Amino acid sequence: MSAPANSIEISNLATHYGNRQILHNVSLTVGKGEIMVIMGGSGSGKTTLLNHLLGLKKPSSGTVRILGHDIARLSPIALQRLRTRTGVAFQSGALFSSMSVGDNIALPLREHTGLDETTIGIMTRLKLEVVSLAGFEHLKPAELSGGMIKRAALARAIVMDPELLFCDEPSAGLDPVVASSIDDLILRLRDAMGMSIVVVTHDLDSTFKIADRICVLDKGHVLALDTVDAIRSSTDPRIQNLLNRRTEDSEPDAESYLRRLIGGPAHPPPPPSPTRTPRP
Ligand SMILES: Nc1ncnc2c1ncn2[C@@H]1O[C@H](COP(=O)(O)OP(=O)(O)OP(=O)(O)O)[C@@H](O)[C@H]1O
Repeated sequence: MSAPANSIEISNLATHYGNRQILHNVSLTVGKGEIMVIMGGSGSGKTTLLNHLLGLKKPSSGTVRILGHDIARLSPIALQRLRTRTGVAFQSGALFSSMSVGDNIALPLREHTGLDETTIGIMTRLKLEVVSLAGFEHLKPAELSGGMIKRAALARAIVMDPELLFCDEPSAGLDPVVASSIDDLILRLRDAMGMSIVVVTHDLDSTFKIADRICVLDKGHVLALDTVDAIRSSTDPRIQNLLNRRTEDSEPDAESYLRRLIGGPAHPPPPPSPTRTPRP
């Protein structure tokens, strides 16, 4: 069978939680070596879409093809095999706290390959070098900074040299300088290893820096699927709202924040108008 042209092909995906439809007619491709960023407001369906890509949720209708395979049709063993060709860096890092950083990173190699310990050690240290954590393999996750945890999670996600990498909020909770270094790392991984990468993020700076294309979700619909330049210059007010949210977020209104804390209304009631007569 010839290799598929795209790493991901989603076609008319619909999904529900109970009776509630969450994703509507989502279609999307991710090409080989492409970085696709999925963004959207809270509750727009980003995590649900990621769960489909990871084979954790079955479509109500439509198909999700990963590296040429319709994942809803794969047997558990075939799905497991496919997962060894993909890597996931979870938002929290999802490192095992009782294991050293080195053992966390080596885990997929120990679970899915028959490699000897010397080779596993070499491969683990190589990936630690890639993410600039060489020499930290003996530390426990609790001894790492937030940025180091994200790097360790990325090292574990790429230790099997995946063709496809998923990153869930890779820069969440990091200061801008550290977040930017994670962006650089993601770009380096794509350039050095040629992998396709899907990033779910709220971070606009990061999105504009790393994305080849952006998929904007809005209430479970694909609102836009385009290049960074096209999204930035979009005149769609819903996209502009999303892009301008950063300004609103970074300039909190002290008065309404205080009102929220004391349980008052979000906005003060309008002053009584002298010209308006109350209705009977
Ligand atoms: N396990 C679940 N059961 C029922 N409803 C769910 C479940 N998970 C998510 N939802 C609903 O699906 C919708 C989309 O949620 P999802 O977590 O995919 O959004 P999101 O874009 O990732 O949001 P956020 O950015 O806040 O994480 C939301 O309305 C949410 O309430």
